[in-house]
Amino acid sequence: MIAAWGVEDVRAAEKAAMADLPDGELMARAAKGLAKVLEARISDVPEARVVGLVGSGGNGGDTLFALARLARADERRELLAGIAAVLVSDRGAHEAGLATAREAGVDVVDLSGGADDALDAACDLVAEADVLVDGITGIGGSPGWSDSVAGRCRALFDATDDEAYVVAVDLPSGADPAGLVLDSEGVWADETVTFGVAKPVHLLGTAPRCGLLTLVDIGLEMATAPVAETLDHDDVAALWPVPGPDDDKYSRGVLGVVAGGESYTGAPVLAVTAAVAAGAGMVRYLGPPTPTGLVRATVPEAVHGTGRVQAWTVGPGLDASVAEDDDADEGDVRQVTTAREALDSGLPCVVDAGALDLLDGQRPRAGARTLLTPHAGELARLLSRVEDAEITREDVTADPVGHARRAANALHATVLLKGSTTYVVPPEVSGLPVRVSSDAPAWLATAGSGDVLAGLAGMLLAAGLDPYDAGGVAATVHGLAGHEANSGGPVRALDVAHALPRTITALLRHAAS
Ligand SMILES: NC(=O)C1=CN([C@@H]2O[C@H](COP(=O)(O)OP(=O)(O)OC[C@H]3O[C@@H](n4cnc5c(N)ncnc54)[C@H](OP(=O)(O)O)[C@@H]3O)[C@@H](O)[C@H]2O)[C@@H](O)CC1
Ligand SMILES: Nc1ncnc2c1ncn2[C@@H]1O[C@H](COP(=O)(O)OP(=O)(O)O)[C@@H](O)[C@H]1O
Ligand SMILES: [K+]
Repeated sequence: MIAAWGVEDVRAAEKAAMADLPDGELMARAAKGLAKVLEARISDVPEARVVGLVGSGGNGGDTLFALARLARADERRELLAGIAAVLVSDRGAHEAGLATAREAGVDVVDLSGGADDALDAACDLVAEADVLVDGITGIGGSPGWSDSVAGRCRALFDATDDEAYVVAVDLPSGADPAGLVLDSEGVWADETVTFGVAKPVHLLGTAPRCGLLTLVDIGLEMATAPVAETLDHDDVAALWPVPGPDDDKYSRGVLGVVAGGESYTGAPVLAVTAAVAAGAGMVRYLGPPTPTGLVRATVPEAVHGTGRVQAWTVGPGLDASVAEDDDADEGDVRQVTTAREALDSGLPCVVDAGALDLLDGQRPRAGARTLLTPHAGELARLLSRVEDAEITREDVTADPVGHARRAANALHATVLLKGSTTYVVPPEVSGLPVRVSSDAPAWLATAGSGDVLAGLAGMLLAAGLDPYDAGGVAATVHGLAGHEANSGGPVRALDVAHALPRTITALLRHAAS
């Protein structure tokens, strides 16, 4: 599990650690770890040139101390052709760090005061750099560039060679440390070296701009719960419902699927296939004649008609608007009634696609076992209705966690918000961290892949996982199955469903070895 703590909690932990340590020890640990990573990255580059961009705070301090270490180590090894620091802020740089860097022989270009020739010299240095160390802002930074340095920073990054390896110190400068503002100007790093613990910027929607995440231990002890986490393969394997010798198909969990209609006939096939492939004890499909015929033909393991279930997947391919259409097919109208009955059954539910349009109030608080699986457009529509406001898809994509949280709080449900990054957001009252998966291949952005996810998540609910675990596990396994179905190329949704047994087997084998 990679867990991330909020900036205030990190600052409190740093303060507590510093109280027991000599002055400057924590930063020295950070700089030592950073210098080690930099040394490793330049070890294969003959005559490497390293340039640090240095802001006025602690992040610049880390960078200056690390450059000083690198310069001193190079006196023995002579791997470097040059090592320089560019001070970007009018407020100068960390005093002790700057003195140490100068002493160690780091060249310093000071941009404070705004002289053009200094900026030109800095741009020349940056253009030649093999490794660029971004130490402008860390957790003290606000999203984007502040006005006083924006021009310089733009010029410096414009001058950067595309081949240069960009190492962000703690986080890519300009990125929102809280990971909530997604489109701010600033650095996109090849690697981010962070200290103590990960921060939300490393796991939430800002994660892609961090590149490879490397964690340096500086001895922080966290006294609070994380705000975000990403499940690793072992976590998923540990949560996966593995049958025991006393199990039978009913004890493993029966999933009811209310999906599709006369117009949308593929969604039920995909959701039912995924649930069966993921190892449901049994899947019961309810629907009108055409999709029923298709499910019968393609998934012979499924059963049909009403009967006892442990959980529901409701909504893939469901057209809720037929309820208001006098000319609608009778079977389709009945399907909406069936969906409503499933939603009102008091059983755990995955509520997807068309069934989201049927939600008109809070889910039962007792047990609160509902997992909503909207994409950004569906969440915008749902929230607009729930809050009686106009919320657009763009609003949701600009602040995905905030909007998912609002829906989770309002409806007493866990929200799995789909996209290139998938967020599983429980109601605030749970105190649980947001779960994030961002490893899925973009090839998964294809019609029907959400139906597969809905079947998979439903199977996990039926097996007894709560919506939070079912959502987190389903999102990770869905992404892995996307890779498994065709690594590096197009995938069709049905192949993702068919890849589930191999994917799950590999996860369980890996955890057992
Ligand atoms: N505390 C510790 O023990 C340890 C701390 N550690 C390290 O310290 C870092 C935190 O240091 P911090 O608090 O000094 O803040 P930091 O991130 O350097 O930036 C603040 C300065 O940046 C500026 N600035 C702000 N926004 C900006 C923007 N949008 N665009 C441009 N500039 C902007 C603003 O300066 P100004 O503009 O006012 O001159 C402000 O003063 C942390 O991430 C880690 O790397 C590690 O060594 C471990 C031990
Ligand atoms: N760029 C992307 N990278 C990775 N996964 C993505 C991306 N875009 C969408 N997805 C995933 O693809 C699935 C699409 O679901 P959805 O939009 O509901 O499709 P449908 O309703 O057609 O089945 C979701 O699981 C989502 O997380
Ligand atoms: K940085």
